[in-house]
Amino acid sequence: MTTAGNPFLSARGLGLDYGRFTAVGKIDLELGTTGLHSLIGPNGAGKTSFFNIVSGRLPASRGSLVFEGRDITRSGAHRRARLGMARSFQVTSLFGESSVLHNLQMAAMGVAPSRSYRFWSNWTRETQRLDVAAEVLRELELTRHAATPVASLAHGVQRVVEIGMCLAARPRLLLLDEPLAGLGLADVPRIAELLQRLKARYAVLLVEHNMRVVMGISDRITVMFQGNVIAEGAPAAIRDNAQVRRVYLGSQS
Ligand SMILES: Nc1ncnc2c1ncn2[C@@H]1O[C@H](COP(=O)(O)OP(=O)(O)OP(=O)(O)O)[C@@H](O)[C@H]1O
Repeated sequence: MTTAGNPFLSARGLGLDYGRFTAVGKIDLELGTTGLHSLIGPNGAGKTSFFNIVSGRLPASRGSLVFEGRDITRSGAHRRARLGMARSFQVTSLFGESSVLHNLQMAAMGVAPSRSYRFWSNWTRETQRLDVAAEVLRELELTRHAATPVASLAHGVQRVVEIGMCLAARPRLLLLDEPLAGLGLADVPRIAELLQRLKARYAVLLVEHNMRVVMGISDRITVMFQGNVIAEGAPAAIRDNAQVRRVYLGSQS
């Protein structure tokens, strides 16, 4: 997961204002081609706002974002998705009455390369859609749920399908916004173990409040507070950082 010389994703001075309020100051952050980088910080620190400018949901107010050597600072969310960035879906964006396989096929529709000859284009797209969905089923060990309507799955399995919807777009960078939120205690280890596996194949940027899991699975952690980075490092260094401790203790009082 080296970033030496040529980072996979590089944010430089990236920031966001809502009117006159600065939600994200100037953030520098680099990701390698694999590995899990977590973004943590107390409520209101600016994590979701930062995610929104990385995914292209909101335009940055300042700074630059480079993905695989391409400046995407001004690119919209669709272009970023085509280039290989995927943001996690919420369960509400799944078709609840449709099967897991059908949902994954829908998500895979965006991956076919454009072809000059329409007939072959359609044929290729259909075939690829089926192949990719089947691959994702295997990758996430969802094959036995393939025909099950999403709405009737247990909550923890629905969360796996949400992550599968990201993977069906065949991205290389996953932006996962609180994938453990709302899960029962019994489901947390399953998703944590899945994230642990995914980071070997993808670059993962994670926003998550579950500190035990973040400390256990992250390669690096960036800590935000009031729109700025106050620490970045390996989990052990972050755990021992006095300023980070102060910020978290302060936010609980
Ligand atoms: N659309 C908006 N307009 C104005 N201010 C906003 C808007 N969205 C967020 N904010 C403010 O920007 C700051 C950062 O919010 P953001 O949601 O990015 O923080 P966060 O770290 O993701 O918080 P949480 O952990 O609670 O989700 C907060 O002060 C928030 O109130």
